[in-house]
Amino acid sequence: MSLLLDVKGVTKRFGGVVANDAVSLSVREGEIAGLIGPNGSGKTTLFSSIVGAHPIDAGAVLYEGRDISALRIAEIARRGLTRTYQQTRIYGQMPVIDNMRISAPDVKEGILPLFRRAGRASEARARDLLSFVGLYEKRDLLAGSLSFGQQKLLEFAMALMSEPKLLLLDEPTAGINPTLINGLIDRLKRANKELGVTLFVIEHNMRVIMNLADRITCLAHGQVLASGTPDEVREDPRVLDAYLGAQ
Ligand SMILES: Nc1ncnc2c1ncn2[C@@H]1O[C@H](COP(=O)(O)OP(=O)(O)OP(=O)(O)O)[C@@H](O)[C@H]1O
Repeated sequence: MSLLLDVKGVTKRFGGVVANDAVSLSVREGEIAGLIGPNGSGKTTLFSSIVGAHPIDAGAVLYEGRDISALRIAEIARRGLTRTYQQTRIYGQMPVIDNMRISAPDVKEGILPLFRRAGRASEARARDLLSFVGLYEKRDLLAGSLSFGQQKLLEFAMALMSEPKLLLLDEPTAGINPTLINGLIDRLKRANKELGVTLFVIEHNMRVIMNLADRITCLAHGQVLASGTPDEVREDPRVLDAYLGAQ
């Protein structure tokens, strides 16, 4: 498997706080990669650094072999690298289907027939993706009336509208009823296998990430503490110490 994302020695400071300290890790094309670490270890900051949400202080982010560190968030998204957030970002006062429509990538050509064809294609994609996450029957309801778990599924479907190659998910199962988590894990795995989306997932729930990820990196105090298969990381005494020390 070739490298899709190659993070090389990325450092990000906020004033005196070194949120990411020379972090190096990679994500291979086609895999589900995991990112774990105690609260404040720098996981969300790293996602922001990767997608161009803020400038980094040192290092480089390579995507498809090209340095994207100096690119802006929209430019990076156009290349197929996007993220979701810890807090769901749906429009609660809009119907579910409209949330999907506004998530379609812009059609820049401006030529009317092309525009119409793209519009029909994205309408079909919106419906297919709602079926994929099990929300098609709810398409005309206000998004704000969905349960929290359903809102997370909607947000995931919205992220898939732009046909990302690499999707960064920030705690996709946070706040979801444990009985619904298995359904979400199943959707993430299917998106990876059937839609061919490479996933990089921040997750606090150890059961989830061990079940989901092919490889896991653990951060602590802004640095890479350990990386490997779920079994290797689970049994690494440094990882156990980092979590116990953070209690
Ligand atoms: N915009 C910011 N301004 C100042 N400090 C920040 C900012 N964003 C993050 N930090 C600090 O950087 C460090 C890493 O934070 P970050 O949110 O990346 O950690 P995390 O591993 O994602 O935590 P959590 O698991 O709680 O979401 C923390 O010390 C945090 O307080």
